[in-house]
Amino acid sequence: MSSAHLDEWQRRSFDILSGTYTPEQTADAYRAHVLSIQYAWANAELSPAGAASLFRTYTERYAAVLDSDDQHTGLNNYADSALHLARNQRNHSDKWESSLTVENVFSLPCVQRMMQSRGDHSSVPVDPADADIIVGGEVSQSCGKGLIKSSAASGCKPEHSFPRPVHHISAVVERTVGNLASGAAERTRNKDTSLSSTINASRALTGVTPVLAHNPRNSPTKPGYFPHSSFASTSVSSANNYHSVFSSSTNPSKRKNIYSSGTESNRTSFLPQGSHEGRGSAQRREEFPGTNFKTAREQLIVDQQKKHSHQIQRGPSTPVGTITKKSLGANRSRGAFSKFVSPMPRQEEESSTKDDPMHNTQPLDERLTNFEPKIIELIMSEIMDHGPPVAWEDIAGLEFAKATIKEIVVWPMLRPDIFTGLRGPPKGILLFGPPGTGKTLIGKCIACQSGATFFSISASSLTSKWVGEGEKMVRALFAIARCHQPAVIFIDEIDSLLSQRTDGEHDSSRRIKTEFLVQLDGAATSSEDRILVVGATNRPQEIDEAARRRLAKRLYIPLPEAAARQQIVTSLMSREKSQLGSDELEKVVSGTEGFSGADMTQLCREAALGPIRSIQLSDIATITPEQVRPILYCDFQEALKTVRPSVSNKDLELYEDWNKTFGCGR
Ligand SMILES: Nc1ncnc2c1ncn2[C@@H]1O[C@H](COP(=O)(O)OP(=O)(O)OP(=O)(O)O)[C@@H](O)[C@H]1O
Ligand SMILES: [Mg+2]
Repeated sequence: MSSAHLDEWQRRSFDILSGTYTPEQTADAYRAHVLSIQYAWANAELSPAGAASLFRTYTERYAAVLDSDDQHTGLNNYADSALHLARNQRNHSDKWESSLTVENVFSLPCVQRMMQSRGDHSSVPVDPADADIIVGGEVSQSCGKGLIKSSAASGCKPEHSFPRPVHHISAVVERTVGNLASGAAERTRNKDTSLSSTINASRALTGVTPVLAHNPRNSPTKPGYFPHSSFASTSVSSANNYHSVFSSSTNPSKRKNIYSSGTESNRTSFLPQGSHEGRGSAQRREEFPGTNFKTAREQLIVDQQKKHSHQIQRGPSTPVGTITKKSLGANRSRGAFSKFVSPMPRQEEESSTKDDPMHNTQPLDERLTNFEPKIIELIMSEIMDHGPPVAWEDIAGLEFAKATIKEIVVWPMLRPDIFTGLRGPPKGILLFGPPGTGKTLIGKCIACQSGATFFSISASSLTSKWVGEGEKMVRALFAIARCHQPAVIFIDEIDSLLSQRTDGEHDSSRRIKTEFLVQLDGAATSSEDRILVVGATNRPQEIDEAARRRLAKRLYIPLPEAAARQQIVTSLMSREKSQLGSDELEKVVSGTEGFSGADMTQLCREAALGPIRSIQLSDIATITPEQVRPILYCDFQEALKTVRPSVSNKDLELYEDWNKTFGCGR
């Protein structure tokens, strides 16, 4: 090298080694090295062997800098160029448009030759080169007219020009052209044009003449039989293909690959499925053994076809020659390999649909759409009460309470137009009093007599082990009640739901309480809502003060007075065989001071067992009901020895006090 070049070389080498160069500068320096070597070699300053050695060394170094993906030392040129290539690459989602039309297909020489040789059954000229169509470009002038001329000149009508093949191929035409150029499908009704366009369409894709069809009507249908028609013997390679395809129809795994014409019942055609793509490529390779290269897409198609044929082998096979109605593919929105979606609902889907409460219980109201169907169903099915009817007369005594309840519950429900404004009923009633005095009985009576939708719920049904479920239940309850107005929500033992909120209590029960109070008298409640909450408790002192305020009418349900006790005994004895004189009855009533309604019922039950106890044990098995003696006063005397009042005087004082403080009674 000249000294100038050597100096330059040394300077660049020093700079490269110094480590101060960026990858771009290093690459430039190596490129300059390579140029210097070339220059020196051209000027015979270097021996060819030395130049070659240096050239190889520095070219490799240069390439290493270009292609290295290390961001400190390389330029990652490989990835860049790959990305660049990818950016310009067309992919499968790009719409492919064929320039093939029914008209211009006749301009192809192979079609011309085939048409000219229509009368000659010995052979059909086939030349793969003829099939070259410039895809995306314009094919020369339409030759549709030329065909007609040619046909006319030969004196053959188009319908008879290709007696059998036309029939066989028409199905292929419909499919292939339908796939290739959707607009052309309609035009391919003409059988002559169908023939031509099919051949060329297939050629355009596969490079070979399409395999022609076998007509079972004109030849034996024995599988594997190769018909000696002129069309069948198109060429050796085509014949081989034909034969192999046709023979393969004996194999159940390939039967799905056989297409049959669906346009006319008297013709049947066979063609391998997907011939225009996967199979076409395979054929091309068979014909041109040098080209073993398969694109990834071709490989995918081959794999898919293999997989597909395996699946078919296991499934039921289509009988050979079965005529099936076939879509032209125009309506197919999914790809060939997309998942099949049955138009019929599957069995499990159907059953799950049936089981799904969403499908069974359509929310009646849009206000319920926010709630889970499960919760709605729970409230609807478990909470609405349909017990035995209870009349007001069945409740002994408690006249004031009954009158007040009728005033608050029954009449406003019957005449909501009168009970408006200040006359509007309160949103809540609290029935409190000692146990067994008829609070629950009143609830049942309201359910029967008010004409309102009656929800009888227990506190436990509103609580749930799942956090948040309890509030949802309360919300859902009121939402459903709002949809079924007028409604009465009866909550027995309401103290357990609305007890005093303490610091130590569980957070979830506190939230349920809050939700209940909000629903009872909060922003969520409108004054027009005709929802009445009736709570019953024998522990009124435990009720939260906020709840107490909302249950505006607090009615004391006391122990039954003498008249009420007498009514209970009379009512119960009227259903039994009894002989109780009025003075005896009075003695019973006076002897049961402090008894609750439940205690009175218990006393009567006990007395009713007296006649049975008087029967000898030996007779108990044989005695008839009529032979059992009636209930007498002595039975009550005996019963009074065992039945005691369940409410103590001390407890009564508490109720009296609470009634005086918070009650609404006189
Ligand atoms: N006033 C009444 N008239 C008729 N029967 C009554 C009366 N009070 C109570 N009874 C009888 O007692 C039974 C129990 O009454 P109920 O269940 O209504 O009591 P309660 O007030 O709800 O008690 P608790 O506070 O313990 O729940 C009733 O089934 C009924 O037979
Ligand atoms: Mg009760």
